[in-house]
Amino acid sequence: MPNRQTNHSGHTVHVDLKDRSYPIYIGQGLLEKAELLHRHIPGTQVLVVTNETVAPLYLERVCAALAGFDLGRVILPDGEQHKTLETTTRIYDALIDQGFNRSATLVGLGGGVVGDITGFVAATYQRGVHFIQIPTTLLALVDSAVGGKTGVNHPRGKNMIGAFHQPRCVLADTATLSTLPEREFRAGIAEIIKYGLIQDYAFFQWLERQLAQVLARDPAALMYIIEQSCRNKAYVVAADERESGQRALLNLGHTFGHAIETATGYREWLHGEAVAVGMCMAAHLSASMGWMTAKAFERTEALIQAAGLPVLPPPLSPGALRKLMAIDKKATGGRLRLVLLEGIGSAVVTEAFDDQALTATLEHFTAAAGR
Ligand SMILES: NC(=O)c1ccc[n+]([C@@H]2O[C@H](COP(=O)([O-])OP(=O)(O)OC[C@H]3O[C@@H](n4cnc5c(N)ncnc54)[C@H](O)[C@@H]3O)[C@@H](O)[C@H]2O)c1
Ligand SMILES: O=C(O)C(=O)C[C@@H](O)[C@H](O)[C@H](O)COP(=O)(O)O
Ligand SMILES: [Zn+2]
Repeated sequence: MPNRQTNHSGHTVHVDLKDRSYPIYIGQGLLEKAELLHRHIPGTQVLVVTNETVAPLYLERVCAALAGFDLGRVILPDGEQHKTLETTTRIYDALIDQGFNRSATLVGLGGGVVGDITGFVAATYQRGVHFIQIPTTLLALVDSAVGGKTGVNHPRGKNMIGAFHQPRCVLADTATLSTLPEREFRAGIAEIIKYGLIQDYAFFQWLERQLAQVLARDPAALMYIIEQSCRNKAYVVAADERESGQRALLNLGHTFGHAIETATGYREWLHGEAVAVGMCMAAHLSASMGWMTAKAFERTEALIQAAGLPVLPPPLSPGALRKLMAIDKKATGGRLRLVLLEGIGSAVVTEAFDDQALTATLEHFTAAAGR
């Protein structure tokens, strides 16, 4: 796992990608630490992108830290349904209107939606400009701000349009979590549990023991889960930046989850909620084929439920879910590839699952959800 260093009031986790390596600064009150940002901005032009919910909370603080730069700002509408190509045009328009060139830096200030959109524009504006992530949701702090996956949704599939484009740094200010609504906070816990399930059994056990502290947003517990999650993600990304293999493990629950998000029009279900159900389905399928024990499935479902996350899908038919799952980006040669579990802390990316067992899992969950 990457080294940890302390060079400000918090901790730093490094994403090791040779000439594109970058730090994730984690700590309380980092939005005010202008020097952390300045050292990662090579030119004079900076465009901060955020949304209408985050802007009144944190935009002025970030702009104050960027005083002295040729500064622009774009405020997007809030919501997953706006993670579209249409929304990106607002940012391209602002960049062109303000005469921003290839030395510009885009700063994404917000949750995963703002981060994914801003990163995609940074990857494509004039074939690529600099990019900094300032995550403000738990999910973004532990997952989406790290690793360089950027993109937008298509009505027929999640993240169907995108690019890999790494940020120059991630400024993870844990103080931003003080304003995060409870439902959004819990959605972030889904991606945290994911790290335990795919490769970090000790972390999973810690979460089982300390969940109450996490839900109470105890500062030490928050610092621990964010750092441990970033270390887990940085480790996988450093080994396989462009998902030619191992990185797909980070997709546990996502083939099911993305199908739920698409089926519900990117409106009713939060990404973390859909992934939570998807991980239950992946664990159920794994247990039904004897790849892991029934007890391990029960522990998985119990932790997800204890985190206040859903364990059943919305009322959809098994056939509808299966059809939407087929568009998944991991599929090759028309055959679905899934991330499945061989136990808690051990995942595989495989197409060698039993199709009838998958059908039975989809039928089990959709029937339990009331269809
Ligand atoms: N690129 C990746 O590797 C990656 C990883 C995981 C998820 N994602 C993507 O991330 C998105 C989900 O991200 P998310 O869960 O952060 O959702 P989000 O970006 O929609 O943010 C959730 C809500 O919280 C609000 N918000 C943000 N920060 C706040 C704060 N500090 N206080 C109060 N409100 C705040 C937002 O305005 C929004 O209403 C999905 O599109 C998903 O596909 C990407
Ligand atoms: O970083 C990754 O790799 C991930 O898969 C992290 C996921 O949590 C995230 O939701 C990601 O956006 C999914 O990517 P996709 O390629 O399945 O669209
Ligand atoms: Zn995800």
